[in-house]
Amino acid sequence: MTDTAIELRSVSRRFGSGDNAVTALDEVSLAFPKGTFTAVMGPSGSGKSTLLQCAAGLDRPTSGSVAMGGTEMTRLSETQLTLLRRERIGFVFQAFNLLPSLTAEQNVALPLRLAGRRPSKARVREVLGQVGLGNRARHRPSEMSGGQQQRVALARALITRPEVLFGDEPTGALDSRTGRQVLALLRGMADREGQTIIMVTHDPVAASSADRVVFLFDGRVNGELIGAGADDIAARLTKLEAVPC
Ligand SMILES: Nc1ncnc2c1ncn2[C@@H]1O[C@H](COP(=O)(O)OP(=O)(O)OP(=O)(O)O)[C@@H](O)[C@H]1O
Repeated sequence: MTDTAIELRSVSRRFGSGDNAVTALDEVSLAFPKGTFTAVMGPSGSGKSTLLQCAAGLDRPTSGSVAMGGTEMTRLSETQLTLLRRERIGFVFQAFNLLPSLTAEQNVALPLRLAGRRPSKARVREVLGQVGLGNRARHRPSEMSGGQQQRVALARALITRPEVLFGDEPTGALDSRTGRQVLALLRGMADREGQTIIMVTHDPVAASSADRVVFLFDGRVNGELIGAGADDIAARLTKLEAVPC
C-alpha cells in the first residue's frame, strides 16, 4: 500500500510542433498524499489545467508518468483508463457539463448509471443535501442559477465517493457564501472521508482552505506553501505574476 494518491514523475506535455510548439508542462514531479487537499495556482498559461488533465488521466503526458496508488495510469489502455476514472476519480470543472434535459437528481445519478450501478434515491438526495440543494432535486439546469448548477456538478462528483477529486476553479462561478460552503465540503471530504482533493484556483481565499498550495510558473513547479493564509498566498502569486514569462 502507498500513502500517495497521485504521483507525477517528470511529466512533460507539449502541444504542436516546430515554431508553434508549446511546452505546457516541463518535467513536473509532484506527489499528492492521500487525504490531503492541494490547491494549484500560477499565472494564466502556467500549465495548471494541463497538470490537472494529465494527473486525472484525461490527457496523456508527452513524456513522464502518472501513477494512482500502485497503478501506472500512463500505461493503461483508453478503456482501462475510462474505467479507472469512472470508479476512482471525480471531476468538477468550471463548465459544469450538466445534461440540460435531465433534472438535478438525474444528473447526479448519472455516474452510477454509467457504471452500471443502480443509484439509490436516498443516496442521491443525501449528496444533493450536502451541497445545499435538497429542495432542487426536480429542477433542470436551465431552472437553476450558475452557483446551483455548479453545486449539482459537485454532487455528481461526490456520489461515487471518489478516492481523488479534481476541481478546475470549482468555486469560480459561486458567490462568496456558496463558495465557502463548497470549500468546507471539500475540506470535510479530505478530513473525514480521507479523500484526496486537487483544485486549480485563482482565488487565494479558496486556496487557503487547502493544506498545501503548489505554484506553477511557465510549466514548472515554482515552490509551495503549507498551511498558508490568504494574504501570504496572494503575495506569492502577485510576485509570480509580476515576472515576465
Ligand atoms: N490543446 C492545446 N493546444 C495548444 N496549446 C495548448 C493546449 N492546451 C494548452 N495549451 C497551452 O499550454 C499552456 C498552458 O495552458 P493551461 O491551460 O494549462 O494554463 P493555465 O495555467 O490553466 O491557464 P489559465 O489560468 O489561463 O486557465 C498555454 O500556453 C496554452 O496556450
